[in-house]
Amino acid sequence: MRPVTLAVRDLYRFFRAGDEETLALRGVSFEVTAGELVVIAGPSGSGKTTLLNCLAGLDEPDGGAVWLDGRRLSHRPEAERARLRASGIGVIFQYDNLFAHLTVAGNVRFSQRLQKSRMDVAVLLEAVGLAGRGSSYPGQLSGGELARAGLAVALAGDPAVLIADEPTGELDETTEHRLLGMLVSRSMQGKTVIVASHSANVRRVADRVLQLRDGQVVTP
Ligand SMILES: Nc1ncnc2c1ncn2[C@@H]1O[C@H](COP(=O)(O)OP(=O)(O)OP(=O)(O)O)[C@@H](O)[C@H]1O
Repeated sequence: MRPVTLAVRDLYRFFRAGDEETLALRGVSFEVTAGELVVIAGPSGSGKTTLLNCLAGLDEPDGGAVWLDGRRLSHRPEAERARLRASGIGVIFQYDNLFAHLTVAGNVRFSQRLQKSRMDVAVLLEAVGLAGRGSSYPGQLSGGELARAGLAVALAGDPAVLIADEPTGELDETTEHRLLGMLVSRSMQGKTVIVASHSANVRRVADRVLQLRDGQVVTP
C-alpha cells in the first residue's frame, strides 16, 4: 500500500458576506496517496477552490482537519502552516503565482530559497519547456508560458504534493497537452498531484475524479 500524503476529514467552511451565508464545504473527507493524480471536478461554485485553499493550508476550515504526511496542517497559526506548506506542497493558482518585478529564473530562485531547495534552475526551466526564457519577466510571457513558469515555481522545492487550480484554464490544446504530460510524469515519479478542473482532457488523465456538488463529494 502506498503511503497517504494528504488526508481531509469532515471539512466544513462557511462564508458570511453581509446577511448572506454560504456553506462552501459540508463534510468533505478523502485521502490521497503518493503517486496519485486526483482531479477535483464540479460545477462553478461547488467548492473546488475553497477545498484547494484548505488543502494547501492557505485557508483554515471551520470544522474538520487537513493532514499532510501524518502531521496536522489545519488549526495552526499562519506562519506554521506556511512552514509546513514550504516543506511539502507546491501550489499553482488561477491567478499566477509569479512576482512581476522578478525574471522567470528569479521567481524560481525566490521559491527555492523559501523551500531550501537546491534543484538546478536551468534543469527545471528546461523540464517545463522554458529553456532560454529564464531572463524574461512575467509580463513578456504568453498565457501558456506563464502557466509553465507557474509550474516551475511550484516545482522548485520538489514538493511531495502539487496542488493546482484550473492550471490549463486559458491554454490552447497543445499547451494543455504538454502541461498535463508534466503533471502525469510527476505522479509517475511517486508524487501526489491534485488538480481542480472543468476540463474533460484533465479528467481523462486522472487516477481518480472527486466530484463536488454544493460542497460535498458525490459519487458519480
Ligand atoms: N471569500 C468568500 N466570501 C464569500 N463567499 C465565498 C468566498 N469564497 C467562496 N465563496 C462562495 O463559496 C462557494 C464555493 O466557491 P468556490 O470558489 O470554492 O467554488 P468553485 O467550485 O471553485 O467555483 P469556480 O469553478 O467558479 O471557480 C461559492 O458559493 C462562492 O460564492
